[in-house]
Amino acid sequence: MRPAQAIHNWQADHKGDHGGQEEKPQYISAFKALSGYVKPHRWALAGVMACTVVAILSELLQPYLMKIAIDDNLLAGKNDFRGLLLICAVYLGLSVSSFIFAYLQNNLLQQVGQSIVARIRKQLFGHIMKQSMGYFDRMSSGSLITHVSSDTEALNQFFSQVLLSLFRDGLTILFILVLMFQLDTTLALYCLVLLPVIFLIAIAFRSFMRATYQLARTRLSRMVAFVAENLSGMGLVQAFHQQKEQQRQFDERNGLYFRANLREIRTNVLFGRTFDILSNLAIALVTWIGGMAVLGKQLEFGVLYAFITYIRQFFQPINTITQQWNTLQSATVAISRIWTIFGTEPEITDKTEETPRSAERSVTRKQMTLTTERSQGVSEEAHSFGSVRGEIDFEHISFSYEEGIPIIQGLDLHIEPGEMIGVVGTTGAGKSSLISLLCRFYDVKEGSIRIDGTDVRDIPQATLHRLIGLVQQEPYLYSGSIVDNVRMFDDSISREDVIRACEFVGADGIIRKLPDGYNTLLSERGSGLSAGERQLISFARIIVFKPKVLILDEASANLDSQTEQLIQNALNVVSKQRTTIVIAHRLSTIMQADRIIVMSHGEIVEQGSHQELIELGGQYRELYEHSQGQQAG
Ligand SMILES: Nc1ncnc2c1ncn2[C@@H]1O[C@H](COP(=O)(O)OP(=O)(O)OP(=O)(O)O)[C@@H](O)[C@H]1O
Repeated sequence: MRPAQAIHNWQADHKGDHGGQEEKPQYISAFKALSGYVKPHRWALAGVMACTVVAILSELLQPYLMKIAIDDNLLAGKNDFRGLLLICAVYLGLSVSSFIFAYLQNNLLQQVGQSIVARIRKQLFGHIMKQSMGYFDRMSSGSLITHVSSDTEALNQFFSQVLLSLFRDGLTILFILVLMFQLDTTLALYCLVLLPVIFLIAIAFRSFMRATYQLARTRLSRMVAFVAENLSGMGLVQAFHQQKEQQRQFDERNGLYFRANLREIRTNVLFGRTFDILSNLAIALVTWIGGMAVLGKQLEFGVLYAFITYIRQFFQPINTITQQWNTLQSATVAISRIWTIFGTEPEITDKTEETPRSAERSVTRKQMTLTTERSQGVSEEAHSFGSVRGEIDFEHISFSYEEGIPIIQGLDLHIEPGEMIGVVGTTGAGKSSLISLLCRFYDVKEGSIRIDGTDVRDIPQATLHRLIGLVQQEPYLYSGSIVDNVRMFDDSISREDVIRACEFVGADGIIRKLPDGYNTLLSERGSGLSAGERQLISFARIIVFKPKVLILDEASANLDSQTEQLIQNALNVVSKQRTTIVIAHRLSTIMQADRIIVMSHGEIVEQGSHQELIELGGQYRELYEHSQGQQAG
């Protein structure tokens, strides 16, 4: 079964039962889903089985060998030194063989397990990356981190612990039983009497352990989610001096996790010791019954010796297998969580099943001639969308994030190719939402958005996102050098191109002042750079990638006048021959725009040039006078 097929089967088994029930293990479905991944490794697993059998037999034959040495040699009164030496040599050989095959079995199984988990982790990350923005609104990053890290780790434990234990300990129990019956049926039957007791104790502990284990996992994931939340909102925490309060809340969660862990450990120790007592009880029983038989000459001493050794070895695997129950359970829950993610299809999809390359070709055929070759220089025509003009139409669009809470209602806006539009409005007016719709992070509920007459829903997302260049309010910078951040790790763009682009937007001076210049390593939040400087780097990205439409969500943070001027200059050069939409927080940025749109409650309430809007004396004039007042203040 191919993984895709496995996912499909799993989904079929789970129709409609994802929501709210994910903590309940679905063993059969989980293993069906996993079987698709295991199948390609079947030969390696057969090798694991073979190694396991040899390793176990090598270990279990050792007491049997001792029995032979005692009964057939030492107690038989033979002075067969050669025979004794041979037994010792075979004993040693068995120990070495047990070591080698246990090592091989372990390594082989780990290799299979790790490669399956690595593959699932890769697919999981890929699947998460494909999701639409609405998905990330619903899912906290903390829980997604848990899925990619802890849940895949639980899967890893399934292979490295559960599967190993099932193979090794299951077979050990089986072989010991066979050897016991082979040695002495009566004594073996006495031992079997203990089996129901072992079984009952295991069941009782299992449910108790499950509760403590789940409690510890839940408290751990709460703690992880709390840390993730704090890291992403660290700026806010520090700005509001929330460190103490956050520390208190963390301590609380940490304490709860600590106590749950202790409880889990106590339960495990209690369970392990109970098994020890049972094992000793069994040994006492066998010594009593077997000892009587030896004294009555009905049983050989060597058999009794081997029996006692086997009883010791018998309890250990039972203990281990029962301990694996929790890991099995958490792995099953993890599989079901992972497959719930696999089962979530992105809300925003391309209309065709075409690959981005062939899709590009078809869009080219329809309306847009895409010139995809990349040139070495920063010439405007190279790897740009040749004949795309950049005309944008919002046609009577309506949109809401949540049902019943309209954000944009019946909005119409026509933007000419190459026009520069400034968008202003009160906070929450829907400016960013409008841009998100143009980038198709979300789909409109009604109406349509067209670029050169083509509905954005008909343009493959890969093409659309290359057509539109977005400079966000808080541009995201990756962990990597400045060069890599400008060319987005695309090695086909040369370092010289990057430098020229940075010079073009006026970022060069700032970058050269950094300790390692263009090689300066940035962290994910671009620490060391101001919001304005990060925006300048994003502008350089625009120059390098040459989109036909530029969207700038202006940094709302107060920039120093020098950076503000640099951004203004960069905008002037980057917006040339490009349709440009600027969401402005400082009116000075857009005073020169061809047209200014004023938004309020998801509607366009005014539009015109700066001068026209001032003369109109409406909301824009109010905003303008307010901003002038602020500047004067
Ligand atoms: N992901 C989201 N899920 C739910 N509601 C959202 C989401 N993003 C924005 N909103 C809501 O949509 C409305 C419009 O938000 P939007 O960010 O588009 O406004 P804006 O004009 O860009 O505001 P600002 O200038 O403050 O950035 C607001 O009421 C906001 O709370």
